[in-house]
Amino acid sequence: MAHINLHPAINHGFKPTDENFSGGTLKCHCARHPVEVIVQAQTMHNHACGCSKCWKPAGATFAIIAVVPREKVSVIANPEKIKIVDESATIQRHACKECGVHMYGRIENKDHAFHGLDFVHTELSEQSGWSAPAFAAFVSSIIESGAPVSQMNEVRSSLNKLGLETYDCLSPALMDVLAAHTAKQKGTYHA
Ligand SMILES: N[C@@H](CCC(=O)N[C@@H](CS)C(=O)NCC(=O)O)C(=O)O
Ligand SMILES: [Zn+2]
Ligand SMILES: [Zn+2]
Repeated sequence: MAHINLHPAINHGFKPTDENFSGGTLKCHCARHPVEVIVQAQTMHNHACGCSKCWKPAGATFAIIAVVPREKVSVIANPEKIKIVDESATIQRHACKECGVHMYGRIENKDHAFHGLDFVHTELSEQSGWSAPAFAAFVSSIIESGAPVSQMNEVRSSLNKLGLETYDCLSPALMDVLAAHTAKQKGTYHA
């Protein structure tokens, strides 16, 4: 059986995080007048996402996505080409109108646990040293985009072989952050 294209940035393994790395520039796929976004910090919580909303390069089963403080993210070229994919989504994904690449995702809801963090695809940068992916999220969701159910064992074991634990929502640590945030809002939080 042909090997599953998880994502070109992880199919053949990936480099560890460079602890001295401090950011780079993301470029969309347009050959002319690409949208450029500067990220002036190392990313955090990089992971593979199987959900149907995150942008994936052609043929890839997963997106690779990380977060960075929103004040570290600025559009530096061709901002007029950016549109918000779905205004009503929690994460407002800012994409290039021409090539469709997602440049950054932003949460405007101040009550959300992840407010203040933008979502970025560091594969769009020529620099290396970005935080390495650490887990795979929303793995079962790839079925919604057409992955055969019969392939799921192979998908999960390929991710595990790369050192990535697989989850069908976010990682336990991030789910705990979300639940703790909800507990604080409800007044039931205990440290
Ligand atoms: N099964 C759904 C899951 C979608 C989903 O919940 N995605 C997560 C991970 S990116 C999320 O936080 N979405 C918020 C949003 O898209 O605004 C799908 O594949 O579309
Ligand atoms: Zn583009
Ligand atoms: Zn996603």
